[in-house]
Amino acid sequence: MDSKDQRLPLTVITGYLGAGKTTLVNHMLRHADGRRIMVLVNDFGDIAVDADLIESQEGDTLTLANGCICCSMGGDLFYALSDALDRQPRPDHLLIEASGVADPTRISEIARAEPELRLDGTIALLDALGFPALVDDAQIGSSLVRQIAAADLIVVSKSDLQAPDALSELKAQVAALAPTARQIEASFGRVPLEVLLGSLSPAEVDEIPQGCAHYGHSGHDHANHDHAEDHEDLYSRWSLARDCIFGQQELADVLKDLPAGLLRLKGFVKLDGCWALVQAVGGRVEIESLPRVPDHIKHTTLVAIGLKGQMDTVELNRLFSR
Ligand SMILES: Nc1nc2c(ncn2[C@@H]2O[C@H](COP(=O)(O)OP(=O)(O)OP(=O)(O)O)[C@@H](O)[C@H]2O)c(=O)[nH]1
Repeated sequence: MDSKDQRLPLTVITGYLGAGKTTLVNHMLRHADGRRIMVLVNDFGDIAVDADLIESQEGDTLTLANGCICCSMGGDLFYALSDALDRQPRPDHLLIEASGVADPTRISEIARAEPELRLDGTIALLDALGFPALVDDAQIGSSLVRQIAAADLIVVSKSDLQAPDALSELKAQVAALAPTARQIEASFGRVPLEVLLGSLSPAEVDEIPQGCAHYGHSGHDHANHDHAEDHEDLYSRWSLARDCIFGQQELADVLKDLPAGLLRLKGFVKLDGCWALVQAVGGRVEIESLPRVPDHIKHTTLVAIGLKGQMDTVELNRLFSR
């Protein structure tokens, strides 16, 4: 990079619902090593939960909630970018964590139109466990292919959950779909920041053990992709924000019965005396006890996303009714 280049470097982080984007962003923030990284996060769910999961300094997270930036929020994205650019002092790097259904090409096009930004690259998270089934899905597959095709670096997340043979097969499949992107396996977003933010040369990256990747523009044309179908038509969203308290076992039982067709569920559940962060991706559920939640969360707050007509929202209401 030209050291006189005063533009704000921007990295777009994409990846399907629950692929591990926030986990990677938090890893980057924890290892920022004095760099001030600002995060612009776009939640597709009805209630913005992601901003509360991002471990940034106060004021260094901007949220674009309740919709997908790539479909309908171009204007809002411009305002948010201006906000980031107007900060004094200006941050060292801007990350956009796109919603899980977003087309990153569209976001980079909008960002490229801003002369004070320099697109540093696009990172796609690919869920090693979920990808094989999702990419074959007639309605979802094209979104995943579009996300990885736009990437300079593909982070194969959840590699801890996948067998080595299956991982090799997956990486070969991904290489065929995105031949110019480098791939790196990761567990809980543990990738060196220098790799993610592109300050290493390709030669230096090649010296990093275990598939760590080149990062920078791969030379493919970001501008020529058609825009995705309107995600508002494809997905349905469900949310709950109510003063209800669950017992620990009761919550575990409810989460065992989540309806088929649910692609993603996340949020904060009030328990007797403490809180739980609940995350479900496909059929996999995690419950993490939290001593406290952000001040503005006063009661149980959950969002879910599924394909339209496939996620039983009546059943979700029944399960979480208290
Ligand atoms: N085992 C394992 N779990 C992971 C890994 N990365 C993320 N997860 C878990 O996967 C779930 C989703 O992770 P997030 O980082 O929130 O995913 P996301 O892409 O930001 O999700 P959305 O913003 O809702 O699309 C969480 O329960 C994480 O703890 C990983 O490498 N290994």
